[in-house]
Amino acid sequence: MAVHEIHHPLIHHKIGLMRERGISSKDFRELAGEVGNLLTYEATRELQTEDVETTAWNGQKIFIKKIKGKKITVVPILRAGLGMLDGVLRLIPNAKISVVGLYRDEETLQPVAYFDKVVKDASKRTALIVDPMLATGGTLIATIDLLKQKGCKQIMGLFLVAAPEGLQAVQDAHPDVEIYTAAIDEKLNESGYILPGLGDAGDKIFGTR
Ligand SMILES: O=P(O)(O)OC[C@H]1O[C@H](OP(=O)(O)OP(=O)(O)O)[C@H](O)[C@@H]1O
Ligand SMILES: O=c1cc[nH]c(=O)[nH]1
Ligand SMILES: [Mg+2]
Repeated sequence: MAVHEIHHPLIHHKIGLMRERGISSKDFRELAGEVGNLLTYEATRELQTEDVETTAWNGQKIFIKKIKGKKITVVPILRAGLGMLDGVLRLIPNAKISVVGLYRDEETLQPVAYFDKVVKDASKRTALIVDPMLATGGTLIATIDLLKQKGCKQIMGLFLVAAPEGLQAVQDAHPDVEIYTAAIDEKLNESGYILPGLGDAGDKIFGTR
């Protein structure tokens, strides 16, 4: 598994704002979408293009570059992943969306799956998982297990903040998956929250804290 921690002044600035105590749901949600957008730009850097002939404005025949190869299905993990979805789709508006629902049991920290609706042609698409937080890694591992059962062969994940413990767990379980994150933080606390982290991203995005 390759882990890409994306260093960019805009990402550092926006993640910094998201860490501030007392941030409003509106601001947190907007920033989650914006960083999701910037991570998408980085994660799609390796997409292949092909030269396609077309007619230019003046009638001249020219070659333009078009994205080729496998199409994408974006996979937001409910709930918090929805906060990044708009930003991701702004760059890849034709992507199909496969929604999965998992929450982390507060006592055991184990993921509990409660919903999935994955596109039928998942085996022909690159899956781009989006979730703000990668903490113990349990939710991501369960999501990747599910996507592989549905036939996905190429899987990437976008996260605002990841913990080293979770990255290691995902690497051990699924070494073939590419992870893009805006920040790798220090550690998990005893309740499984990332430090310094963002707090509970889902509650902040939905205003349920
Ligand atoms: O790496 P893990 O230890 O599994 O934790 C990460 C998961 O926890 C959060 O979701 P949460 O369970 O809070 O659900 P929510 O999005 O509905 O708030 C987060 O959005 C991830 O999905
Ligand atoms: O720090 C964390 C860990 C899991 N889920 C969150 O929303 N935040
Ligand atoms: Mg939550």
